[in-house]
Amino acid sequence: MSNAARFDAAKTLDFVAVGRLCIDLNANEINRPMEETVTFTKYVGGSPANICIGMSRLGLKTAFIGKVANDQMGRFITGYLNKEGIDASGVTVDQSGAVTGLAFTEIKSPTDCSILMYRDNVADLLLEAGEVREELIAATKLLLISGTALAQSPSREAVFQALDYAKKHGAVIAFDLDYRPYTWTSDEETAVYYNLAAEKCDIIIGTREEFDMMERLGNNPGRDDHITAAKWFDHSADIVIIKHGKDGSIAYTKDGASHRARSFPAKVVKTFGAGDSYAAGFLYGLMQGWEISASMEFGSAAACIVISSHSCSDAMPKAPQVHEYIERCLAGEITAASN
Ligand SMILES: Nc1ncnc2c1ncn2[C@@H]1O[C@H](COP(=O)(O)OP(=O)(O)OP(=O)(O)O)[C@@H](O)[C@H]1O
Ligand SMILES: O=C(O)C[C@@H](O)[C@H](O)C(=O)CO
Repeated sequence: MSNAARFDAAKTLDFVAVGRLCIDLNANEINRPMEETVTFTKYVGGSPANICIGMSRLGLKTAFIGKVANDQMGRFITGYLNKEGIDASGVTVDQSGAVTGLAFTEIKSPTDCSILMYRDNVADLLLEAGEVREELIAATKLLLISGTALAQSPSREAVFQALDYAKKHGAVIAFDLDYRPYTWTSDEETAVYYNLAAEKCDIIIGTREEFDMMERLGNNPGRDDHITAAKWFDHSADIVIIKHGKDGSIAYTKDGASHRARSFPAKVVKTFGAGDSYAAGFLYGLMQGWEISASMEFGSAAACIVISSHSCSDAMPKAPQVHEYIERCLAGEITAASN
């Protein structure tokens, strides 16, 4: 099957994401620890939200399914989605007094970044199965789920409801593993729910470490990427991507092929957001009918643009920016030091 043919052209939406919507507060004073950081810039955050924003910037018709707090932060998020042209009709507003998740990012150096999370009683994990709008999933070519939403009920059931609707209506399903340990309480529980969800997905994207977490129930002591990917071809998957940070990524397909993508040079400000922009770029390429390796290259370049910027969501590039980045790298105009 060609990469374009896997998506149902008759559907009116290209992309729907389900899961976490929150706020990133990224340190303005970079290259120093949080203890010495005093000002932050506020952005919409959360991996599936970032990917959805990325897809919308790339020109796709998108919608989001999630839950926000009934406060100023929640309204900031829905306002931003509207401004970006994302259909937010599937975003419900919590009425129980839950709060918006906050991620304070510490940028100690381009390679030493961490996130300080405030996620007690967050609205995004209160999305209920009954609030997942079937008509949005029926209308989309591609549904993205993300692992953090599986961490707790009722959001866990909401994700499985979304998966059922996607199967029923023939949407392609992508799973960005997005494993955030602070959201989970038990390693066994984490692995069980990740595996149950991954069995239902057509495209699985994660880092080596995320797949290691899922494999704690299995047997791959050598952490072999090929063994990791092969397991999923016995279920629904036909593409499995394993990301290795600056060392690039590798995609395996059900037909036995594999494709490696190197990373491009980048003048890195901070590393977070790489995975989200990579996923948006890769999935966009696939939806254009490009070859897997061209889609991976596009995702890798989109990632460089985001990690060279201060934010994750707001820095998501438009397609011409990504093409230009690739051309400039190929022409030797961008090196890690000069970008
Ligand atoms: N330092 C870097 N320089 C250039 N490209 C990078 C760098 N880090 C990541 N990338 C690109 O981004 C892609 C995804 O990065 P990575 O494997 O770090 O995902 P991730 O861990 O999900 O990211 P995140 O930090 O957002 O959670 C890589 O395959 C690579 O193309
Ligand atoms: O929720 C988090 O874990 C942090 C996010 O808000 C951040 O935008 C991110 O996920 C980057 O990948």
